[in-house]
Parts: sequence; structure tokens; C-alpha cells
Amino acid sequence: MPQLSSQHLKGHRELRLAHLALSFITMGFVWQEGEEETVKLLPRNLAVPYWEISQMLGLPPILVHADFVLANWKKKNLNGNLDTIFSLPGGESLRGFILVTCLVEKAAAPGLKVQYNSYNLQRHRQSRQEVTDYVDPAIFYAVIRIFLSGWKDNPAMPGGLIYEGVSDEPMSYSGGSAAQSTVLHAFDELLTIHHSKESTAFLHRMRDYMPPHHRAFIEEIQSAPSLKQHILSSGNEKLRIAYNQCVSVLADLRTYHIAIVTKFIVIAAANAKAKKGKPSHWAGNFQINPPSSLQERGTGGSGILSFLKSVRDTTRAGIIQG
Ligand code: HEM
Repeated sequence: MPQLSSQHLKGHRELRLAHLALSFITMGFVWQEGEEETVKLLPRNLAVPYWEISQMLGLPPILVHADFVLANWKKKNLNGNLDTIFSLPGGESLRGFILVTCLVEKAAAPGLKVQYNSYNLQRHRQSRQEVTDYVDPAIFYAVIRIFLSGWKDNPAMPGGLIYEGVSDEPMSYSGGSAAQSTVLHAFDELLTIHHSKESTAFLHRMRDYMPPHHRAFIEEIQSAPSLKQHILSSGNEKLRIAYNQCVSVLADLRTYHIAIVTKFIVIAAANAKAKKGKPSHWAGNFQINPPSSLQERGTGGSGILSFLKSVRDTTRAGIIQG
């Protein structure tokens, strides 16, 4: 592959498309042999343009949620049906995972506009239910997940990755995760939800994987006068009830997400372990060979269930008592 030049790219859209393309090529290159034969060096013909484009966009040189989901869709036909632009192994399940997550983002958009209310969060929850319809947990666990993994806090790549022609020192970056989605960060800030120190540290680190203007949007909500404080000092019962509804639905959404993660990771891990080495060790066309380094951790690198439960519980603790 010749070394690509980033000089001819014009405007934000072309840069985002280039980041998306190089991210998919990089994840495919790094994880093509599974977790056993991981590479230690990204060749310069890939690393140099990837680094330059990432610098221009203020994004890290790894696949992020803003690539994988937010930029990776196109209209399939005039009816507006969607398709992904780039793919990795995982077939229809991968397509379902990307597009359903994309629809969850879309469902959240009205909630991020001024008419913030619990109805929008309900819609957010409904669209998430489709993950179970379109994504096979066995394929998600054994085939898709590894390609979203990063080279930070990952025992399969403890030394990170050298970006040849950029630096001689290896660099470490977390993998793609919906924890990098702006949506729940924005809801948390709007409702003044305080998570534990450890969870906050992880979630704030995930903000470094967002496009800079997404991060700025969250910070702007954070620095604005507190909605919760206003409700508390107003003594207005209707406002308190409306606020509490929002907090409850956000906590319910997180409970639902925990159920999804249990199905797609915890139960899928147990099933994969039980089948290991057996001839039935196939899901559709894909052989089940799940990465062991990801058994306990999310692709973003978190210790999964304790983190998700803590975040759900601190959300619920935001309720204003009457
Ligand atoms: C098969 C479906 C899904 C699985 C297996 C899954 C798994 C996970 C895992 C393991 C984490 C922990 C962070 C990490 O280390 O990556 C996480 C966090 C998170 N996920 Fe998902 N996820 C799924 C679908 C979604 C969807 C559709 C969304 C919606 C945009 C979403 C939003 C989030 C958010 C916002 C967090 C951060 C924790 C929080 O704020 O509650 N996830 N997910």
C-alpha cells in the first residue's frame, strides 16, 4: 500500500471519512490474527496519514464511536433505509449493531434540544431494544468485539502500539465504546448526576475520544447554571416531579443496558467457554474463538458490570426527595 497523503483532503466531511476508513483498516490490521498474534507496529504508510488526519480533527488515532457509529452510515435507497459504509467481520450482526446504535443516537437527538423531557428518554429506550433483534450475542461476543478493542488496559497488547514514522515510543489508546457517545454525558450534566470517583475518571477519559465540539457541548452544559439547583431553590413541586421522571427514566435506561450487556457479554462468555473445543463451536459461518483478554473488560477498558451498576445507582441517587 503506498503512503497516502492527507494534503488533498478538503473540509471536515472528507477528513471524517478518511478517519473512518483508516480506523477500519487499522482495526482490521491489528486484530486480523485474533489476540494471539497481535502486531506491535502500525506501518508508516498507514500510521503517518492516520496521525495527521487525527491531529487535524482533534481525534485519537484509533476507531472511536464517532467513526464506528456516527460517521459510518449511508442511505441505501430513496426510502431512507440505512446501510453501513465500512464493515469488519460479523456480517449482519455487525451491521445491526452499528445501525441500531446509530438509531439510538438519532432517538436521543430531540432530548438534546431544548424540549428535554422524559418522553424522549422513553423513545431512546425503545429504540435500544432492537439490538436484541438484529445482533446475535454469540457473534457479537466472539467475532465483533475484538475488532473494537484498543491498546490500553488490554492484556493482549500490554505494550501499546508504535505508530511508525510518528514516534518510536508505543502509544496506548482505548478501544471504541458507546461510553464515547455524547448523549448520556450530556444528560448526566444536565441533570447534575454525580458518579463515583472511579466511574467519573473513566467517563471523563472517554470524552477525549469524542470530536472536540461534542466535548465542548458537554462542557458548556456543565458550566451553565445548574438545573437541579434551580429546581431545589424554586420549591416548585411540578418541576421536581418532572425532573425526577427524567432521572428515573435515565436510571431505567441504564438498567436496561445492564441487561443487554449481561446477555451479550456475560452469558455469551459463559456459553462460549462451555462450547470451547467442541465441533458445535460455530455461530452461523463464524467459528467461536472469543478473546480471553476481553472476558472481564469492556472494549473501552472498563471492569464491566461493577462500573455499569455503579453508574446506574448514582443516577438513581440523583432523585430529589419530596
Ligand atoms: C450489544 C449491545 C451493547 C453492549 C454489549 C454494550 C456494552 C457496553 C460495555 C461493556 C460498556 C462499558 C464501557 C466499556 O468499557 O466499553 C458500555 C458502556 C456504555 N454503553 Fe453500551 N453496549 C451496547 C449497546 C449500547 C448502545 C446501543 C448504546 C447507546 C448509545 C450504549 C451506550 C453506552 C454508554 C452511554 C455507556 C457508558 C456507561 C453509561 O453512561 O451508562 N451501549 N456498553
